[in-house]
Amino acid sequence: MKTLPQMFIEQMQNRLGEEWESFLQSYHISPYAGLRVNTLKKSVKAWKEIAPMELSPIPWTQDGFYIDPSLRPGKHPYYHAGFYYIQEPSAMAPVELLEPQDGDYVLDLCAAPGGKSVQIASRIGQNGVLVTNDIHPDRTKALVRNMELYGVTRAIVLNEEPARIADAFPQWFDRVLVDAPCSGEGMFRKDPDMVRAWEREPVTAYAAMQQDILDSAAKLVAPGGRLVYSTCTFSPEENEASIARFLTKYPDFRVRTIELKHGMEAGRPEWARACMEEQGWVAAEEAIEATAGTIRLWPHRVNGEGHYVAVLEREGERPARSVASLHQPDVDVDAIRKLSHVSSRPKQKGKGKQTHKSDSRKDQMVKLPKGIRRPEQEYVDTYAEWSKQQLVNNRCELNACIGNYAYDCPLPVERLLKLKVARPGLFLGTLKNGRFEPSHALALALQPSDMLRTLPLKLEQQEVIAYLRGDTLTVDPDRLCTASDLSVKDRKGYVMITLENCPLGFGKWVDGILKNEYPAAWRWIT
Ligand SMILES: C[S@@+](CC[C@H](N)C(=O)[O-])C[C@H]1O[C@@H](n2cnc3c(N)ncnc32)[C@H](O)[C@@H]1O
Repeated sequence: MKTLPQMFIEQMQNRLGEEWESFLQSYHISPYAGLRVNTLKKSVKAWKEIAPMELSPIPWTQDGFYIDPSLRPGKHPYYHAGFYYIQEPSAMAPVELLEPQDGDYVLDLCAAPGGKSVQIASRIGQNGVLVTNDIHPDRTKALVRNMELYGVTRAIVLNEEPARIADAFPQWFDRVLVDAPCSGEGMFRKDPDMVRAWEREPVTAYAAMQQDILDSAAKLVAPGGRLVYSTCTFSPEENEASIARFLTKYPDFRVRTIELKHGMEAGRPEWARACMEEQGWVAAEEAIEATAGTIRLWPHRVNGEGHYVAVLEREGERPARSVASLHQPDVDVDAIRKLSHVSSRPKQKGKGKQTHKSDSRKDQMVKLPKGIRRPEQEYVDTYAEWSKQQLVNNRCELNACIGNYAYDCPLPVERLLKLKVARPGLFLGTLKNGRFEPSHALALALQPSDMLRTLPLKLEQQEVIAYLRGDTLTVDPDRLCTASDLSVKDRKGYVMITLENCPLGFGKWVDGILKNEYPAAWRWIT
C-alpha cells in the first residue's frame, strides 16, 4: 500500500466515517489502466477487430476500455498511428458529461497534456472548433504534440492566461471544460509524486487558483452553453465549495444534476458547508445544496481513481453562428495590414511571370513578420502546387502563417492576434526557398485516399518498426499504391506510409529508395 500523509488520513477518516475502511482497502488494489479509442482514426468496432490486447468496456464511456496494467501500450506501432490515447479510466468521465456535439465551439481551458482535448476533438466533427489551452509553456508543447499525433485538425492551441482568453472570446463557447489544477488526492494510488506535491501545497492554494480560472470560464460560456468543472481530488474545498462559491457569484449558472450510475456518488453539500465555515468562505445556501447534483468517483466504488465532476449550464438561448460572429469586433485592421506587409507590397512591373524560385529569393530578403498573419499569395500558390503534385484530394486550406510555417486555422486569424498562440490550427508545413515541405502533422491528418502515393504496411512486416526507427527503406515502384494514371516516372514524390489504412507518416520516394520523413524526436527507440 502507498504511504498516505497522516493529515490526509485524519481528514478522510472524519469525512467518510463508516466508509473509511473500504476506502482504505482500495489502496491495496493496483490502479486501473485504460485506453480510449481515437475515433478520429478508428471506430470502436474497427478497433476491437484489430486490438492486440484484451479490452473490457469502461461503463461511463462510449470509447474507453480497461486494459491489463502490465501492458506497455505506448510501445506499439498502433500507438504511433494514433489509434488510442492512454488515459486513466475516471479521467474519461468529464468529457462524456461535457457532451460536445458536432459543430460545437469548445474550449478546454486547462488542457495539457491533452487527453480530454483529443476526446473532445473526436466529437465536434468538421464544423466544430476546439480551442485548447494550458498556462505552462512546456506542458503546452506536449499538448501540441498530442494534437498532432492524434490527427486533430480543428484545434487551436494557446499558451495563455484564462483571463486573456476571456477578453478575446467573450460568451463565445458552446462548451467549456475546466479540468482544474488541483491537489491530486485522487491520484495518490497511481502516482506517489502526487503525495509529495500535496505535502508542499495546501488545498486552499488550489482552491484560490480554481476560483480565478472559474471567473474567466464564466465569461467564456455562451448563453445556453455548458461548463464542466472537474478535479482529481477529494477535498471539498476544491470541489463542492468551489462550485458553491461560483454559483453564488454567477447566478445565471445552474447545476445540471448528473444521473448517478456505474457506482458514481453524489456530491457532498454537508462537507462544503463545513469546510466553508472553517475557511470563512461564504456561499448561498441554495448554491451549497445544489452541489448534491455533482458527482464523485470514489476508488472504492468504481474501477478507477478519485474524481469529481460538476456540470453547469448558463441561462439563455444558444446564439446562432454567423461568419460575422467569428470575427472579433474590435480588431485593429491597420495592425493586420502591417503584419501582412509582404503580400501587400506592389508587384514589380515588366519582369514577366515570377517563378517560385525568384519569389523565394525575395522571401529570404524580406524579414518575415513574427506574429500570426494571413498567408502571402505566393505561399498559397506554392502550397497549391505541392498539393497538385502529391494529393488526390486537398482537404486543407493554407490560411494562416507564423514566419514561414503554414497552418490551416479553423477561425479567421484576426481572432488570435492578441493571444499567445502555440499552434493556430493544423500545422501544414514549412515554406522554404520557394518550396513547401509538409509536416508530420499533415501526414497524420490526411487520409490515405487523399494521397497520390501510399505504401501500405502490415503490422507483421519488419518495415513498420524500421520506418518508425527512421530507417531509409528500399521499395520497388510496384509496391507503391498510386493513382492509376501515374507513370513509373511520376512515382517520385511524397508517399504516405500506412498501417491498417491509417497514416504513420511520410517518406520521399525516388528510384526505389524511400527517404524517411518520420520526425527524429518521435522515433521508435529499441
Ligand atoms: C489536471 S491537469 C489537466 C489535464 C488535462 N485536462 C488532460 O486531460 O490531459 C491541469 C492543467 O492545468 C494547467 N494549469 C494550471 N494553472 C492554470 C491556469 N491558471 N490556467 C490554465 N491552465 C492552468 C496545468 O499546467 C495542468 O496542465
